Amino acid sequence: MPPSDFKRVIIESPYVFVIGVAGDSGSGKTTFTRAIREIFGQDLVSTITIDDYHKYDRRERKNLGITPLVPEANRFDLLEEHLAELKAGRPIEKPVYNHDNGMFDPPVPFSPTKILILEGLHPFITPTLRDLIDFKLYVDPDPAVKRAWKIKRDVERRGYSPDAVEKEMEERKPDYERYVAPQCQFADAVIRIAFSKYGREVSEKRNVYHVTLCQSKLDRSIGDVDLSIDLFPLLSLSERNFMVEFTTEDVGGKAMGALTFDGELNDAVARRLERNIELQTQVEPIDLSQDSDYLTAGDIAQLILAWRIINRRIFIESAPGASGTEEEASAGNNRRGCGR
Ligand SMILES: Nc1ncnc2c1ncn2[C@@H]1O[C@H](COP(=O)(O)OP(=O)(O)OP(=O)(O)O)[C@@H](O)[C@H]1O
Ligand SMILES: O=C(CO)[C@H](O)[C@H](O)COP(=O)(O)O
Repeated sequence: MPPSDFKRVIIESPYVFVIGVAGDSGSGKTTFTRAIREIFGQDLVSTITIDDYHKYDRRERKNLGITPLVPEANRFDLLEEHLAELKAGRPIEKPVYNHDNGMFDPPVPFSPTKILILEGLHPFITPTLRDLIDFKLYVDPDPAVKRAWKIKRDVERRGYSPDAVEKEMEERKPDYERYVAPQCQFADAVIRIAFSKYGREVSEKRNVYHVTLCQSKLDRSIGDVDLSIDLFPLLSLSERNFMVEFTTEDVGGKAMGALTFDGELNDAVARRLERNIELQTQVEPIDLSQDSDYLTAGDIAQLILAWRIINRRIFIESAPGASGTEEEASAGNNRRGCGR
């Protein structure tokens, strides 16, 4: 399949490709799948948040003394059923959890798109869900970063006091560690985010973070499709501080290849990277740097991740029936937890 046919192939194929994104509330799940949504556009991509599958409303949870992170507080059987229907191309009546009032709205009709993002606290919690998901991403910010993001968002946008946010985070921590973090052992890619090595101020003022993209082994050969990125010209043209590092990281007892970025690349370099994706996928031009003259380490990680996800989608098309990797097949359930 020549790369130029790629978008047409996705449109014409009946295959519903599911991307699962796991992580705590406010961990950056929506942010880190932005490139995928931008690259393929709203017609091809839709998102389901697993929050809609809570079993109890906010008051009921309070009365029961449980957090939404406890598996029993969620309807995973219904989620499995719905995901199987969507993957088969059939519409569902999706429940709706309303974060404004902590109650359920009436269910809404939801039709599958060719790329479906399933994001939330527990996308990889059951073997059935894991089987239905084609690409698994775990977003894992450093606790200090998570705390800063969550306080900023919940205070500015949701009207909570900083103390109330801190208290809730403390209360959720044991359940996060017990039920959410261990899912990172199943991920194809884990994104770790820390404050920039160029100073916390750079993170807070310019959204520049130290971002590590840990990835499992690439799928087997996908023939004539070349989705490689040449980092050398990107780095040699950089004007601000920018670093890239290749290492391996221990993720739940498994060694994963790790690509770390920190700092910023100027817009001209960013354009080349984005243009490269456009040329190879023939999809709408994307502009991740938006109004800024610089592309941050996080933006680059999003693009590389998008590349990797596209690679998996192409692999499935070129080897029908092979939605998992050899590595996944051999992954046991006994790896230790890895999210922080
Ligand atoms: N890469 C990033 N750079 C800067 N800020 C970020 C980044 N990712 C997330 N944030 C901050 O954290 C907040 C939450 O991010 P996001 O909405 O992506 O998380 P989420 O995991 O989807 O949250 P939820 O599940 O609660 O909706 C954002 O509003 C933003 O302020
Ligand atoms: O973890 C969460 C999101 O992933 C939320 O805490 C959960 O969905 C409950 O929402 P709310 O606090 O609005 O009742």
